[in-house]
Amino acid sequence: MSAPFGDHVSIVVFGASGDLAKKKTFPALFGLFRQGQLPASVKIFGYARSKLSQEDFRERVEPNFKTKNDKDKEKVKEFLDLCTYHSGQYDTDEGYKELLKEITEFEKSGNVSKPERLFYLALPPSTFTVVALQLKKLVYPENGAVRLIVEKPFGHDLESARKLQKDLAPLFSEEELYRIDHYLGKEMVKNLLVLRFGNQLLNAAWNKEHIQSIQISFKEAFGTEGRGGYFDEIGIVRDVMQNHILQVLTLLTMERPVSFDPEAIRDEKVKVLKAFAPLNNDDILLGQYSKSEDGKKPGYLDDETVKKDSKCVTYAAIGARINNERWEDVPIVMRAGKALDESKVEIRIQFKPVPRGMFEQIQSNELVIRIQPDEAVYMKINSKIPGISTETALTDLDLTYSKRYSKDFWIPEAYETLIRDCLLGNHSNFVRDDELDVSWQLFTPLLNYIESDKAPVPEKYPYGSKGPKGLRDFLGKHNYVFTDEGTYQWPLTRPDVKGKI
Ligand SMILES: NC(=O)C1=CN([C@@H]2O[C@H](COP(=O)(O)OP(=O)(O)OC[C@H]3O[C@@H](n4cnc5c(N)ncnc54)[C@H](OP(=O)(O)O)[C@@H]3O)[C@@H](O)[C@H]2O)C=CC1
Ligand SMILES: O=C1O[C@H](COP(=O)(O)O)[C@@H](O)[C@H](O)[C@H]1O
Repeated sequence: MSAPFGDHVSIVVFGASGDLAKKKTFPALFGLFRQGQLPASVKIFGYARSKLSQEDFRERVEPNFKTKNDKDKEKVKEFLDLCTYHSGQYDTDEGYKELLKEITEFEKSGNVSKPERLFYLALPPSTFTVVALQLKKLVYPENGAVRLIVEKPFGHDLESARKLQKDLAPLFSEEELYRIDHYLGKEMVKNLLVLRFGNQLLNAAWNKEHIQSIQISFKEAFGTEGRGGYFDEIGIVRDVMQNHILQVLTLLTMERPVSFDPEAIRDEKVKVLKAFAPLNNDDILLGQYSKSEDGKKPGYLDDETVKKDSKCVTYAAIGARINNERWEDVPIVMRAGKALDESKVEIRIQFKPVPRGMFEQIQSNELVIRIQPDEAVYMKINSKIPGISTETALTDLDLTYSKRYSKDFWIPEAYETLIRDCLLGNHSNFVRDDELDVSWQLFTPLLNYIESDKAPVPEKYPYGSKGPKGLRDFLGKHNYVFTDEGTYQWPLTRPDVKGKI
């Protein structure tokens, strides 16, 4: 773990005119400021080519700041006074020299002898290397400390990811680099280590002897509207699976790290990634959304920025296996889709059935970890139906955050968590170079297949539906057993629940 930054820090956001800066980076910086989590003396420099006045810039970012009361609203003004916008090119020296002048003035004002600078690249990856080069040449303090946050995508495949890594490595050390995968900053994802390793009940059952199937599911109720041009080159597998879902899966399946030390955690993540069997081209289900059934929502191909005959995958379910002692033969399904019936990200762990004999038929336990919305952990368990009935029915042990924790808890947004971690020098929730490499080794052959002529044509599913029709069978083939209808009522169980002794 690197030493935390002190109380006089310069933060520079490159690509400050862009979408991410507006929707996530500046709102996260504001959120940290509001909560008193930024260094006592901080200045935030926005940098991009667009010629924006200070006023234009502020009007751009401010609407996304979250405020609950008048006190927070006052904080907005205080925060914006810490921010300045600078227009400059990415590939020439002039803008960087001006930026350095401003940074140096700020540091002088605080009598800083060892400058601490955080650079955030909220930029398209095509610009990462040139900006990193210029930063190293012109704004890198020889006698201070630097942290560089880079955004996904880290490459398009194994080759390009390695090239990017090769270009960045001579400029910024691995200790200085913070590769963001914002799923690692989500509250429930951060809770996985505690849930798994802090509860002997789960810890003891977390293996092939007890677990029948694992599923990670990412659903979005909106399509690629407005982002089709970008998405067409990417597809759902690159967009969320090779990164977000795989990150969640590694935390879910890795061995116990010796400590919370970032390298101890990341070592275990890499180990389990290396134990994954190659992804099987035949163990996939691909989809692309079409118009909604009522015709109101557009199909993927209706987007003018998308190729008319595009086979881009907007839904994928992919089977995975881990060839190690803990997980051999346990089916794992990663699934993700756009334009579905709901927005939800969750993990489902289904346990093996209990021995027969006492029970004619009884359902299996299932642990559900809902990452969003409304974080929750609930375990479906069998219990006797209350009252004179002797039948059993599925019910649950339920930890839904909104019911259990008061609203007074500040649950940071993912980007707030990650920027704070970076300021603290904590790499635990950032992607390490070798981790990235193994994840691309795993996904690149499958992506090459999906994007080749040999791949199956993605099955159409209507916008707003549950996804391709083949999904139920696909999950069934991966040992997922659907709950018998009427035997699990949620959130309230009524006496008409069907029992199953
Ligand atoms: N937007 C989002 O929600 C998310 C984005 N990301 C990642 O964050 C990064 C930034 O994303 P986002 O803000 O959406 O991107 P934008 O397309 O909005 O780009 C950000 C800024 O970069 C500059 N820029 C854009 N294209 C180029 C180019 N070809 N050459 C040089 N500069 C360019 C523009 O600023 P100017 O012209 O003023 O210099 C633009 O305002 C990307 O890597 C993206 O994948 C990750 C997760 C979510
Ligand atoms: O990285 C991305 O993630 C978002 C989903 O993030 P969430 O925090 O809103 O769940 C996804 O919409 C986008 O396509 C992808 O690029």
